[in-house]
Amino acid sequence: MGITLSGISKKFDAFTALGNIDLEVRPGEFLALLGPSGSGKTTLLRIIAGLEFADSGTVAFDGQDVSHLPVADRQVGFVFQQYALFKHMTVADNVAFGLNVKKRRDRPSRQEIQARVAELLDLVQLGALGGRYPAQLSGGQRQRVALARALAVGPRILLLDEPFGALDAKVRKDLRRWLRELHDRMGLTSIFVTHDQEEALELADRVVVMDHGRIEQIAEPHDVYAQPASAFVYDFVGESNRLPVTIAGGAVRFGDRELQVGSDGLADGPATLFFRPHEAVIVPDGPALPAIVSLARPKHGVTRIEAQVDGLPHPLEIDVAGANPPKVGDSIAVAPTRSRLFPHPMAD
Ligand SMILES: Nc1ncnc2c1ncn2[C@@H]1O[C@H](COP(=O)(O)OP(=O)(O)OP(=O)(O)O)[C@@H](O)[C@H]1O
Repeated sequence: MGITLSGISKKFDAFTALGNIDLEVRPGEFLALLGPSGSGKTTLLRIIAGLEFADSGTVAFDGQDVSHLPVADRQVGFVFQQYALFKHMTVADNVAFGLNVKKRRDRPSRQEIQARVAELLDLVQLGALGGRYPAQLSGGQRQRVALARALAVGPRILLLDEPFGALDAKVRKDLRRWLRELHDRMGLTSIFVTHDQEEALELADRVVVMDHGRIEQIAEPHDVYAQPASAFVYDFVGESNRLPVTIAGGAVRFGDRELQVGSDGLADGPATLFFRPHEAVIVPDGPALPAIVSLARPKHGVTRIEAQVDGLPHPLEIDVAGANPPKVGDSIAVAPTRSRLFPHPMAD
């Protein structure tokens, strides 16, 4: 089922939580909403679920406007962090909940509900634990029960808000791989909220990067990293160094140093130069940034150094290959080998 959001805006008093969001989610897609805290991810998910209503704009499922339908009539499954399991109910009763509360005419028989619950518990690999209470489960098991509960009503859209937030790294990794398989197998259209970029990049077909209630970029994981649409996206996704520079007559300067980087066709004026830690080399001198090494440590087969540049509040982070990396206290010169310029200077 496809989801179309058109012109969605939402204010809380005078605060704009979402400003004019347009988004097309393709049928069968696994989409990540990625952004810093407060960027509007949860609010957008709640509007799609019908737990919140937009001030303006429309939500459509397969072309049908559902903007005014309440949550119960939207046939979406959701796993929100705050929707914890019911403590006083067994795992099986938790999973059956959505079916048990249906109006009598829509409610399956007791036997049908039992069979469906057993099937769902098998699906989330908790077949033997139906009789337990939530307190008797691990965090990862609880999240799987929450998923089974969300899937019980047979949704075609699954919405997940930081579903793995509270879990340790190993469980998180296993669970997200498993979730991706489940999504594919069940033919769902899923949207999940995360502020963990690794999770978004690993799991999603496309990533929606949000900031301040706006969409900064919608792209496939690789492109969000390799072709960031804005300074914000460059900075937010992956590691980066940034440098306030001035462009004058096509030359890019940091202070009075001219750098050997292209001006990306930008007009004269202040700009911010970005480069990744692996996109720079140490050179003897020339059009480069003079710096003092303040830290050197091994990282994934290279040496990550931190280099202090006069006039920069943060050290540059550079990955250096080879057997003789610079040492703390060395004077070096750093030359970016690949970089991106964005026109607006960013505040630190
Ligand atoms: N019911 C509400 N009343 C007032 N302000 C709200 C309400 N819900 C959300 N907000 C505000 O709207 C903004 C967006 O919140 P939202 O929860 O959508 O962000 P988020 O990107 O999901 O953040 P997080 O990653 O921290 O969960 C925040 O500044 C939040 O304080």
